[in-house]
Amino acid sequence: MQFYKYQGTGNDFVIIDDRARQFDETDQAHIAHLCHRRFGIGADGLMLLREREGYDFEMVYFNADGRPSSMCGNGGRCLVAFARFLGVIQDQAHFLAVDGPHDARVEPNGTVRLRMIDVAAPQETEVGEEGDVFLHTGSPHHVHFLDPTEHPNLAEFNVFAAGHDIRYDQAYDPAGTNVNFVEVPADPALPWPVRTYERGVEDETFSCGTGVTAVALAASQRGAVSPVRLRTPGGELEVSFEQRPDGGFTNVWLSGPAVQVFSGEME
Ligand SMILES: N[C@H](CCC[C@H](N)C(=O)O)C(=O)O
Repeated sequence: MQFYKYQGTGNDFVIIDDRARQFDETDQAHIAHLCHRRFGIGADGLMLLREREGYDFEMVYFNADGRPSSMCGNGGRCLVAFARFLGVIQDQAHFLAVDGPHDARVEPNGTVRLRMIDVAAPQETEVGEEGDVFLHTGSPHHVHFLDPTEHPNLAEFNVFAAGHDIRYDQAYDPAGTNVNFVEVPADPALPWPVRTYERGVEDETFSCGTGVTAVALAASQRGAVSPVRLRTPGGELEVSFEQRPDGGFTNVWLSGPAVQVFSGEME
């Protein structure tokens, strides 16, 4: 089986051209094996590119645990780059994902811009600390802004421990959530540092597309203005949006790099 390895700001994926529909998407153990960092190819997730009437292609996404997942923003951007590599699209895409239709475009410098679903206003959450919010950007996201007096440096924060506790808090049962930790910059026009604990990877990832989207929208309540720059351990992403009268968000776009790292064959 031919596979391709892509990464978008360090969030990495195994991608398979499954237009022939040969891949068994029900084999969770096989998908988890392909994503395993020691015994497999290694990735945060696996994606199938399939054909779908009325769309350029369909995106089918699995977390590293082998289970089907909600929307993956970095994955969607990488799949658009892959579709262009295959010649399935030129510089524009209209594809179907688990959360519905998406438009995307590839800029001349290779940046991939992905339109996300419209997002409801951030909701207060009983989990975590005062001021934490929850948003659904195609995937569920808890957002915590660090208190600079307690944690002045996001780089030293224990994302795994704090993220794990929130991800498994019974208030988020049964589906759980992804968890984002944010450092508030001195000037909201500067990049907002973000680190994310991802559900289904059950660890911190180098970046999370639906996660930085949630952070940018939540940060708009703290002075951030579209387009918002987010700095992740894997690189910089940008989120642009328009606020709706009801406090929700529309015309939400996630932009950043999407790179083919290698390809290969595996049984
Ligand atoms: N782990 C996420 C899905 C992938 C999200 C992330 N990789 C992104 O770029 O949006 C979840 O289970 O909701």
